[in-house]
Amino acid sequence: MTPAISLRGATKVFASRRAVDAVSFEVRRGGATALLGRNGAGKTTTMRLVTGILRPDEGAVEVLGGRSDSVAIRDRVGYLPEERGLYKQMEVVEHLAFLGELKGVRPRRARERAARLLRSLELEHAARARIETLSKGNQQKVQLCGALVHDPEILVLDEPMSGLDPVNAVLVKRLFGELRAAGKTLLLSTHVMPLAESLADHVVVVDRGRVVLSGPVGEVKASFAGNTARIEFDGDGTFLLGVDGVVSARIEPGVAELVLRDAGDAQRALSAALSRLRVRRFEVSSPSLGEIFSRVVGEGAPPPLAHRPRAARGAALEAP
Ligand SMILES: Nc1ncnc2c1ncn2[C@@H]1O[C@H](COP(=O)(O)OP(=O)(O)OP(=O)(O)O)[C@@H](O)[C@H]1O
Repeated sequence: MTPAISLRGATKVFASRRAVDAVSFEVRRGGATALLGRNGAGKTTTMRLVTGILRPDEGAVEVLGGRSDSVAIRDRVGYLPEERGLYKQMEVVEHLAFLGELKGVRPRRARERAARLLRSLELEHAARARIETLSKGNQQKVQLCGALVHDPEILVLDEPMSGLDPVNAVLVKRLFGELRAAGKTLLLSTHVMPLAESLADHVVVVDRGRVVLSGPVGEVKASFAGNTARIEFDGDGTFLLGVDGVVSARIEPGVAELVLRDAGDAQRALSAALSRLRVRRFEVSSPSLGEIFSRVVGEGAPPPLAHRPRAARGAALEAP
């Protein structure tokens, strides 16, 4: 079956800046991929290529096997942009019904869907409110309803949690879980790493327009496993930072988290700890997606061109 989304060498240049530079990845139908990257890394531009708002200068972008800018394909995609695109004078339900009708949904059906979505995000009380009177977070929820009102197969969500309080974030996350269970395909960008970790099955990390890491979430994590050791101890553990093979460490009273050069350094770290501390617990663990993100694109990470390929099972740290 053709993938839901396919980018092959997709490149977008603004003036002389390669905002998206030879990006390739696929999202299978029913899959959920988190597109991660620092500010300005190229996530929004990638999503605009996927939604057909932009055409690539080089390479190919296909959605459901067709051109991403064809009307027939665009009607099957729901896009939540990062910036607001609401008709602020309109009533919430009128606005949503209008968006649904633009995508070919019959008026009555569009209203029913709008009402159901508003209910699922606990916004039914605002159905008759003018959009401009809503708070920022509630406008974000209306915008999300607008992306879903035509019941698209593919959802492209740019920073969907932006402006949401923790209660609303839970509601939205629940809705995404329901959409996944219903077989929808998700491509989302987010800086909320726990969301990416819990919702996505694949991850694509971009840096300065290029893919620097991609693969199934479990395999990406496994490829970094063994590189993190957590030690609980009695004594002064500050010396652990100086142990050969320890790249960086977060050391607090009684607990240290060490980032190791490679898995083989865990034994040396344990021996060093045992020689000077009373070790209560030692654990070699998988880092979280957030820790992996920091290591791959954080301060001190090598620039994309300096990366060497380091594939571990399905996960690939990309080389140029
Ligand atoms: N229309 C445009 N004209 C010129 N430069 C642009 C345009 N759109 C994006 N860029 C540039 O392309 C680069 C990638 O921008 P993009 O918005 O895709 O990043 P992002 O990863 O979505 O960032 P953020 O997390 O801050 O939203 C940035 O340097 C940005 O300034």
